[in-house]
Amino acid sequence: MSTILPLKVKDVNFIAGDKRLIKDMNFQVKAGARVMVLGANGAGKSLLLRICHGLLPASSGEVFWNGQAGFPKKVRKHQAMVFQRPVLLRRTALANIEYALKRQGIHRSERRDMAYAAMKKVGLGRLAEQPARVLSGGEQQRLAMARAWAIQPEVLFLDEPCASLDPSATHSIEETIEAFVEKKTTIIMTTHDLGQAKRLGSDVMFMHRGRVLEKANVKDFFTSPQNDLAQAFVKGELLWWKRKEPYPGGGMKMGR
Ligand SMILES: Nc1ncnc2c1ncn2[C@@H]1O[C@H](COP(=O)(O)OP(=O)(O)OP(=O)(O)O)[C@@H](O)[C@H]1O
Repeated sequence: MSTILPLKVKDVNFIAGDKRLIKDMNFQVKAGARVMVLGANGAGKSLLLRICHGLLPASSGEVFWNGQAGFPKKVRKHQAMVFQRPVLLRRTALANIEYALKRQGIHRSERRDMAYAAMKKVGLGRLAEQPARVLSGGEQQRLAMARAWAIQPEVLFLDEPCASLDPSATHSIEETIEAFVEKKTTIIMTTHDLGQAKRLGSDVMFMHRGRVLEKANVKDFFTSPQNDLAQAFVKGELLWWKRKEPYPGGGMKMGR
Protein backbone atom coordinates (compact mmCIF):
# COMPACT_ATOMS: atom_id res chain seq x y z
CA MET A 1 0.00 0.00 0.00
CA SER A 2 1.55 3.26 -1.16
CA THR A 3 1.64 6.23 1.16
CA ILE A 4 2.81 8.93 -1.25
CA LEU A 5 1.40 7.93 -4.66
CA PRO A 6 -0.11 8.85 -7.00
CA LEU A 7 2.20 11.57 -8.21
CA LYS A 8 0.37 14.36 -9.97
CA VAL A 9 2.14 17.09 -11.90
CA LYS A 10 -0.19 20.01 -12.60
CA ASP A 11 0.51 22.92 -14.93
CA VAL A 12 4.23 22.83 -14.14
CA ASN A 13 6.60 25.24 -15.86
CA PHE A 14 10.28 25.79 -15.25
CA ILE A 15 11.80 29.04 -16.41
CA ALA A 16 15.50 29.94 -16.32
CA GLY A 17 16.37 33.45 -17.49
CA ASP A 18 14.24 34.09 -20.53
CA LYS A 19 13.82 30.40 -21.38
CA ARG A 20 10.81 28.27 -20.52
CA LEU A 21 12.49 24.90 -20.28
CA ILE A 22 9.51 22.91 -18.96
CA LYS A 23 6.19 23.88 -20.43
CA ASP A 24 2.68 23.27 -19.12
CA MET A 25 3.46 19.82 -17.81
CA ASN A 26 0.46 17.74 -16.73
CA PHE A 27 0.51 14.06 -15.94
CA GLN A 28 -0.13 11.49 -13.27
CA VAL A 29 1.84 8.41 -12.21
CA LYS A 30 0.07 5.60 -10.38
CA ALA A 31 1.64 3.23 -7.89
CA GLY A 32 3.51 0.40 -9.60
CA ALA A 33 4.01 2.17 -12.94
CA ARG A 34 7.38 2.06 -14.68
CA VAL A 35 7.50 5.26 -16.64
CA MET A 36 10.23 5.76 -19.22
CA VAL A 37 10.77 9.46 -19.97
CA LEU A 38 12.18 9.57 -23.48
CA GLY A 39 13.33 12.34 -25.80
CA ALA A 40 16.37 13.84 -27.46
CA ASN A 41 19.20 15.60 -25.61
CA GLY A 42 18.01 18.79 -24.00
CA ALA A 43 14.31 17.85 -24.11
CA GLY A 44 14.01 18.57 -20.39
CA LYS A 45 13.88 15.02 -19.05
CA SER A 46 16.39 15.53 -16.21
CA LEU A 47 14.78 18.82 -15.25
CA LEU A 48 11.43 17.10 -15.00
CA LEU A 49 12.79 14.34 -12.78
CA ARG A 50 14.49 16.88 -10.54
CA ILE A 51 11.29 18.87 -10.17
CA CYS A 52 9.31 15.72 -9.34
CA HIS A 53 11.94 14.64 -6.82
CA GLY A 54 11.90 18.04 -5.13
CA LEU A 55 15.45 19.04 -6.04
CA LEU A 56 14.32 21.94 -8.18
CA PRO A 57 11.32 24.16 -7.49
CA ALA A 58 8.86 24.60 -10.36
CA SER A 59 8.53 28.21 -11.52
CA SER A 60 4.76 27.74 -11.60
CA GLY A 61 2.33 24.89 -11.16
CA GLU A 62 2.40 22.25 -8.49
CA VAL A 63 3.59 18.72 -7.76
CA PHE A 64 1.18 16.66 -5.66
CA TRP A 65 2.04 13.47 -3.82
CA ASN A 66 -1.04 11.52 -2.81
CA GLY A 67 -3.11 14.66 -3.16
CA GLN A 68 -0.81 16.85 -1.08
CA ALA A 69 1.16 19.65 -2.70
CA GLY A 70 4.88 19.94 -2.11
CA PHE A 71 7.54 17.81 -0.47
CA PRO A 72 6.92 17.18 3.21
CA LYS A 73 9.37 14.96 5.06
CA LYS A 74 7.23 11.87 4.55
CA VAL A 75 7.33 12.34 0.78
CA ARG A 76 11.10 12.83 0.73
CA LYS A 77 11.61 9.78 2.90
CA HIS A 78 9.89 7.45 0.46
CA GLN A 79 11.74 8.44 -2.69
CA ALA A 80 15.25 7.92 -3.99
CA MET A 81 17.07 9.16 -7.06
CA VAL A 82 20.03 7.72 -8.92
CA PHE A 83 21.88 10.04 -11.26
CA GLN A 84 23.93 9.45 -14.38
CA ARG A 85 27.06 10.27 -12.37
CA PRO A 86 26.68 8.98 -8.83
CA VAL A 87 27.12 11.48 -6.01
CA LEU A 88 29.19 9.69 -3.38
CA LEU A 89 30.72 10.81 -0.11
CA ARG A 90 34.44 10.58 0.68
CA ARG A 91 34.09 7.50 2.88
CA THR A 92 33.81 3.77 2.43
CA ALA A 93 31.18 2.27 0.17
CA LEU A 94 29.40 0.82 3.20
CA ALA A 95 29.51 4.14 5.06
CA ASN A 96 27.83 5.85 2.10
CA ILE A 97 24.85 3.59 2.56
CA GLU A 98 24.93 3.84 6.34
CA TYR A 99 24.76 7.61 6.00
CA ALA A 100 21.66 7.37 3.80
CA LEU A 101 20.05 5.09 6.38
CA LYS A 102 20.91 7.52 9.15
CA ARG A 103 19.09 10.24 7.22
CA GLN A 104 16.10 7.94 7.03
CA GLY A 105 16.09 7.78 10.81
CA ILE A 106 17.24 4.14 11.00
CA HIS A 107 18.79 3.31 14.36
CA ARG A 108 22.57 2.99 14.46
CA SER A 109 22.38 -0.64 15.61
CA GLU A 110 20.59 -1.67 12.41
CA ARG A 111 22.42 0.44 9.83
CA ARG A 112 25.48 -1.69 9.25
CA ASP A 113 23.64 -4.93 8.58
CA MET A 114 21.13 -3.20 6.33
CA ALA A 115 23.87 -1.45 4.40
CA TYR A 116 25.83 -4.65 3.96
CA ALA A 117 22.73 -6.54 2.79
CA ALA A 118 22.13 -3.85 0.17
CA MET A 119 25.72 -4.09 -1.04
CA LYS A 120 25.39 -7.85 -1.33
CA LYS A 121 22.15 -7.39 -3.26
CA VAL A 122 24.05 -5.58 -6.02
CA GLY A 123 27.02 -7.94 -5.85
CA LEU A 124 29.39 -5.51 -4.15
CA GLY A 125 29.72 -7.17 -0.76
CA ARG A 126 33.48 -7.70 -1.19
CA LEU A 127 34.03 -3.97 -1.78
CA ALA A 128 32.13 -2.77 1.28
CA GLU A 129 35.20 -1.37 3.03
CA GLN A 130 36.74 0.24 -0.06
CA PRO A 131 36.66 4.03 -0.33
CA ALA A 132 33.65 4.75 -2.53
CA ARG A 133 35.59 7.06 -4.79
CA VAL A 134 38.17 4.47 -5.85
CA LEU A 135 35.47 2.16 -7.21
CA SER A 136 35.12 1.92 -10.98
CA GLY A 137 32.33 3.88 -12.69
CA GLY A 138 30.18 0.75 -12.95
CA GLU A 139 30.79 -0.18 -9.32
CA GLN A 140 29.99 3.36 -8.18
CA GLN A 141 26.70 3.20 -10.01
CA ARG A 142 25.91 -0.15 -8.42
CA LEU A 143 26.73 1.43 -5.07
CA ALA A 144 24.27 4.23 -5.83
CA MET A 145 21.66 1.57 -6.62
CA ALA A 146 22.51 -0.26 -3.39
CA ARG A 147 22.02 2.99 -1.47
CA ALA A 148 18.59 3.37 -3.05
CA TRP A 149 17.82 -0.30 -2.35
CA ALA A 150 18.72 0.07 1.33
CA ILE A 151 16.08 2.70 1.92
CA GLN A 152 13.39 0.72 0.04
CA PRO A 153 11.73 3.73 -1.57
CA GLU A 154 8.19 3.68 -2.91
CA VAL A 155 9.35 5.73 -5.87
CA LEU A 156 12.71 5.48 -7.58
CA PHE A 157 13.88 8.16 -10.01
CA LEU A 158 16.62 7.03 -12.37
CA ASP A 159 18.27 9.62 -14.58
CA GLU A 160 20.14 7.77 -17.32
CA PRO A 161 21.60 5.33 -14.82
CA CYS A 162 23.48 3.32 -17.46
CA ALA A 163 24.65 6.20 -19.66
CA SER A 164 28.37 5.59 -19.31
CA LEU A 165 28.35 1.89 -18.51
CA ASP A 166 29.45 -1.10 -20.55
CA PRO A 167 26.97 -3.87 -21.40
CA SER A 168 27.88 -6.00 -18.41
CA ALA A 169 27.51 -3.13 -15.92
CA THR A 170 24.30 -2.10 -17.67
CA HIS A 171 22.97 -5.62 -17.26
CA SER A 172 23.79 -5.54 -13.58
CA ILE A 173 21.95 -2.22 -13.09
CA GLU A 174 18.95 -3.56 -15.02
CA GLU A 175 18.86 -6.61 -12.74
CA THR A 176 18.68 -4.33 -9.73
CA ILE A 177 15.93 -2.27 -11.37
CA GLU A 178 14.02 -5.51 -11.95
CA ALA A 179 14.45 -6.33 -8.26
CA PHE A 180 12.88 -2.96 -7.45
CA VAL A 181 10.04 -3.78 -9.83
CA GLU A 182 9.46 -7.09 -8.02
CA LYS A 183 9.11 -5.06 -4.83
CA LYS A 184 6.43 -3.00 -6.63
CA THR A 185 8.57 0.14 -6.56
CA THR A 186 7.28 2.82 -8.89
CA ILE A 187 9.99 3.73 -11.39
CA ILE A 188 10.39 7.01 -13.25
CA MET A 189 13.42 6.79 -15.48
CA THR A 190 15.15 8.54 -18.36
CA THR A 191 17.15 6.58 -20.87
CA HIS A 192 18.44 6.92 -24.42
CA ASP A 193 18.53 3.14 -24.76
CA LEU A 194 15.23 2.26 -26.43
CA GLY A 195 15.78 -1.47 -25.91
CA GLN A 196 16.14 -0.78 -22.22
CA ALA A 197 12.95 1.30 -22.21
CA LYS A 198 11.10 -1.62 -23.82
CA ARG A 199 12.57 -4.10 -21.35
CA LEU A 200 11.89 -2.12 -18.21
CA GLY A 201 8.98 0.20 -18.89
CA SER A 202 5.23 -0.07 -18.59
CA ASP A 203 4.61 3.42 -19.97
CA VAL A 204 6.41 6.05 -22.01
CA MET A 205 6.32 9.83 -21.79
CA PHE A 206 7.91 11.33 -24.87
CA MET A 207 9.30 14.84 -24.41
CA HIS A 208 10.41 17.41 -26.91
CA ARG A 209 11.59 20.92 -26.07
CA GLY A 210 10.15 20.93 -22.59
CA ARG A 211 6.76 19.47 -23.49
CA VAL A 212 5.26 16.01 -23.23
CA LEU A 213 4.11 15.24 -26.77
CA GLU A 214 2.95 11.69 -26.18
CA LYS A 215 2.00 9.41 -23.31
CA ALA A 216 1.31 5.77 -24.07
CA ASN A 217 1.94 2.30 -22.83
CA VAL A 218 5.29 0.94 -23.96
CA LYS A 219 3.91 -1.42 -26.58
CA ASP A 220 1.71 1.22 -28.23
CA PHE A 221 4.48 3.81 -28.16
CA PHE A 222 6.98 1.60 -29.93
CA THR A 223 4.60 -0.03 -32.40
CA SER A 224 2.40 2.92 -33.34
CA PRO A 225 3.50 6.26 -31.95
CA GLN A 226 0.87 8.88 -32.73
CA ASN A 227 2.94 12.05 -32.77
CA ASP A 228 5.14 12.77 -35.82
CA LEU A 229 8.16 13.57 -33.72
CA ALA A 230 7.65 10.46 -31.61
CA GLN A 231 7.55 8.44 -34.84
CA ALA A 232 10.81 10.02 -35.97
CA PHE A 233 12.33 9.40 -32.55
CA VAL A 234 11.38 5.71 -32.56
CA LYS A 235 12.87 5.33 -36.03
CA GLY A 236 16.04 7.06 -34.89
CA GLU A 237 15.51 9.94 -37.30
CA LEU A 238 14.82 12.74 -34.86
CA LEU A 239 18.54 13.37 -34.50
CA TRP A 240 18.78 14.36 -38.12
CA TRP A 241 15.91 16.80 -38.00
CA LYS A 242 16.98 20.43 -38.24
CA ARG A 243 14.74 23.25 -37.20
CA LYS A 244 14.29 24.78 -40.65
CA GLU A 245 13.68 21.47 -42.40
CA PRO A 246 10.36 19.67 -42.62
CA TYR A 247 9.91 16.99 -39.98
CA PRO A 248 10.73 13.49 -41.13
CA GLY A 249 7.55 11.92 -42.42
CA GLY A 250 5.88 15.31 -42.85
CA GLY A 251 3.67 16.62 -40.11
CA MET A 252 3.37 19.93 -38.42
CA LYS A 253 6.30 21.76 -36.99
CA MET A 254 6.01 22.68 -33.36
CA GLY A 255 8.21 25.65 -32.60
CA ARG A 256 9.15 26.84 -29.15
N1 LIG B 1 19.25 24.55 -13.66
C1 LIG B 1 19.18 24.95 -14.95
N2 LIG B 1 19.17 26.25 -15.28
C2 LIG B 1 19.09 26.64 -16.56
N3 LIG B 1 19.02 25.80 -17.62
C3 LIG B 1 19.04 24.50 -17.36
C4 LIG B 1 19.13 23.99 -16.02
N4 LIG B 1 19.13 22.65 -16.08
C5 LIG B 1 19.05 22.33 -17.40
N5 LIG B 1 18.99 23.44 -18.17
C6 LIG B 1 18.81 23.46 -19.62
O1 LIG B 1 17.52 22.91 -19.86
C7 LIG B 1 17.51 22.11 -21.03
C8 LIG B 1 17.01 20.73 -20.71
O2 LIG B 1 18.00 20.07 -19.91
P1 LIG B 1 17.85 18.60 -19.38
O3 LIG B 1 19.12 18.25 -18.68
O4 LIG B 1 16.60 18.47 -18.60
O5 LIG B 1 17.70 17.79 -20.73
P2 LIG B 1 17.63 16.21 -20.95
O6 LIG B 1 16.40 15.96 -21.75
O7 LIG B 1 17.77 15.51 -19.67
O8 LIG B 1 18.89 15.99 -21.88
P3 LIG B 1 19.98 14.81 -21.94
O9 LIG B 1 19.30 13.68 -22.63
O10 LIG B 1 21.08 15.40 -22.75
O11 LIG B 1 20.40 14.51 -20.54
C9 LIG B 1 18.92 22.14 -21.57
O12 LIG B 1 18.96 23.09 -22.61
C10 LIG B 1 19.76 22.58 -20.38
O13 LIG B 1 20.89 23.31 -20.80
